[in-house]
Amino acid sequence: MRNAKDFFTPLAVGAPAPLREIPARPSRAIHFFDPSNAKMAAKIPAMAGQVDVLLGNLEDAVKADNKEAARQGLVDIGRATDFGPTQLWTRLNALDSPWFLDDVTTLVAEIGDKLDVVMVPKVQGAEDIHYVDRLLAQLEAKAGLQRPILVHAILETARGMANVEEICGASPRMQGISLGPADLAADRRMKTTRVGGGHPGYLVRQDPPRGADGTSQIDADRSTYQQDLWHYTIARMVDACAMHGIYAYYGPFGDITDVVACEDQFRNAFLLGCVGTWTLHPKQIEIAKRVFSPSVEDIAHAYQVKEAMGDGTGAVMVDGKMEDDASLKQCLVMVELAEQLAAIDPDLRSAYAEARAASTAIDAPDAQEK
Ligand SMILES: CC(C)(COP(=O)(O)OP(=O)(O)OC[C@H]1O[C@@H](n2cnc3c(N)ncnc32)[C@H](O)[C@@H]1OP(=O)(O)O)[C@@H](O)C(=O)NCCC(=O)NCCSC(=O)C[C@H](O)C(=O)O
Ligand SMILES: [Mg+2]
Repeated sequence: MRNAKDFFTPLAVGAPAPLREIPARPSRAIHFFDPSNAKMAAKIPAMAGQVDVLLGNLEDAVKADNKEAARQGLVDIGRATDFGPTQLWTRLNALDSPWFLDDVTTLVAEIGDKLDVVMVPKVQGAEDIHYVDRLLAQLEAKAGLQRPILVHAILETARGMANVEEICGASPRMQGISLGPADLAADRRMKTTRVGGGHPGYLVRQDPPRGADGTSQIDADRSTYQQDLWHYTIARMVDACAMHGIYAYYGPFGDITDVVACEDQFRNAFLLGCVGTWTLHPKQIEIAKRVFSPSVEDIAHAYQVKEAMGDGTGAVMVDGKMEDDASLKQCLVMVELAEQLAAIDPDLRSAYAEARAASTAIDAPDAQEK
């Protein structure tokens, strides 16, 4: 284990200094594409500026025969595209695969100056991150890069889950963690066959009513309520990320046609503390951007509480509800996110500005008297 002083020392002579804080760049939708798929690849330049993150996927969902074409396709797209405010990420092949080493050496050498984050699948523990950390430092030094490439781990094994806190804290490069529900389900031996989302069999049932003789009527009609298979996992992942100052993400929602359940799953993750999700198909991008942007109503309320709380201490009533230091802190999380999104999204900028103006007008004493 490194001591605290060494933690921010570059791991290779000539490598850029590690960041002391992970930048809070908008990443509501991490949009996956297969760079070896010509139709998809052709759409990517036009998506720059429209989506927060474009991710060239090299791992699962890319056929083994296409792995090298995908790697080269990503190099070509990376070189030729002006990404503007959009980040460029990649998902590398797994550490034990025959492709990982060539993926990372090629990408850092060829487009390391364009790559913001590398996603590492099937991370088991801190040792996996330590390996990637040192290798990236060596490759960055060799390529003469000026800023460190960040690392994002996918939580998709039971061991990774058990070690999630140490994974989050394993390197100053750690940017965040995503849930990988399909691999995690298989590794845990869950009895599902889906990529993310719920399951109708995972439910609780209303208690049976009592008959006149006081006995339970177990055959009576009883409501059932489907439960969220991923609640524990996401909540634990969010805590581990928050503890280490990095970001938590939902992962893939594989039922592309069920946009309603997709939105629900994304919103649960947003409410629990995730900052974004993966999008696998263009139709999921609008859902992710909308769900992972605070609503105008919430932002209006947040500014209202901020205004009413003055120096941030004490308790006040806003719309019949008690607000104090702790609810103000929640409002400030929303305001901070709104301000980051407003910086890149003109529609949100004007909507949030109106919300702010309205809440200031409500709270100004002279406005209330009019
Ligand atoms: C899911 C898909 C295979 C569907 O593709 P397709 O059948 O081609 O869909 P459509 O006909 O509806 O497509 C319409 C047009 O849009 C283009 N398209 C489709 N997907 C994308 C995309 N992601 N980015 C850009 N453009 C896209 C099509 O080419 C069509 O174009 P055109 O014909 O010109 O109109 C496909 O969407 C897909 O492969 N998506 C990515 C899948 C993926 O990345 N999977 C890996 C992540 S999930 C995972 O790995 C599990 C995880 O690790 C875990 O363990 O949980
Ligand atoms: Mg996976």
